[in-house]
Amino acid sequence: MENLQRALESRGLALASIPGKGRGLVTTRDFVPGDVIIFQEPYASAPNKVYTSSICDGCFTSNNLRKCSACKVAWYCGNTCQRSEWKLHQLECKALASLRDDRRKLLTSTVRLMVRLILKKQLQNEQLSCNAHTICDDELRPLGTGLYPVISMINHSCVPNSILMFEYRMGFVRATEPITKGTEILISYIETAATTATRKKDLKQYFFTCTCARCTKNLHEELEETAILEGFRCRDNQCNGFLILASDNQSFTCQKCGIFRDMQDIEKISKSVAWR
Ligand SMILES: C[S@@+](CC[C@H](N)C(=O)[O-])C[C@H]1O[C@@H](n2cnc3c(N)ncnc32)[C@H](O)[C@@H]1O
Repeated sequence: MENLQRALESRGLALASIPGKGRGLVTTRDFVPGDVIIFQEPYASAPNKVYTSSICDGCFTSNNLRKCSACKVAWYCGNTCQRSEWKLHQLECKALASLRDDRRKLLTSTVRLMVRLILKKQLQNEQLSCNAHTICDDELRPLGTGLYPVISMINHSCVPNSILMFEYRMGFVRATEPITKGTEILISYIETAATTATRKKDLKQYFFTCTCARCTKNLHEELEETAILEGFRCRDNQCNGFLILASDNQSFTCQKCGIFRDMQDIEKISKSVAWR
């Protein structure tokens, strides 16, 4: 823990207890947009395509891959990655090689990640608790899953001040706005371009209620955001226009057929969207 505090300190960060959220990371200096706040290799990771892999186990690139001839599950782009992964892979390799072909084909990324985590903990005799992150490429296509112990201490907000990105397996947290000293680092665990109802649904898997500025908006502000993000469909007489907030700020008007909808109508539409 002391080592972690020192490492965080050198990056202008500190671990803090955040009311209602448990631990969190706060800044001990200012950051500007684009600054890398923290970067980390995963403690353990597994590519998405386990059996018919097109990703190197070591660096997550997809060039010049060769399969491990013993287990036929792990793929490597060259000797460097194969060597760097060998200490861990030699343990899982035996287990994977002993699997029947049909069983091996059923292996998922999550199962492999769990096996690797247990083996790594045995190797290093370490205590570890952290959440898994989906590793994505530049176009947000999921490549695999990884465990990033320090990045895992960052709490969620639907109005985040930072973003988690990946370069192959390396996770980077970058500031997306000016962050002053003493501010909590916040990333979004979910797609932020979604309505409050959708975000709440997406956050259920994390077992907490977000109390950020967007999640605590009043009904009127929430409906306005929903209309902008998902655009309530007019559907009046088969009109396929969208209902947009009218200038009186009280009702919505269809941008195509011009029909007015009052707040009660909109509330009904909003509820039917949320229940779908
Ligand atoms: C990746 S961990 C973040 C670090 C965590 N706070 C800790 O103490 O280890 C995710 C967990 O933190 C808590 N958390 C994250 N963001 C939160 C928020 N905005 N409000 C309340 N709890 C939050 C939830 O318990 C969530 O399951």
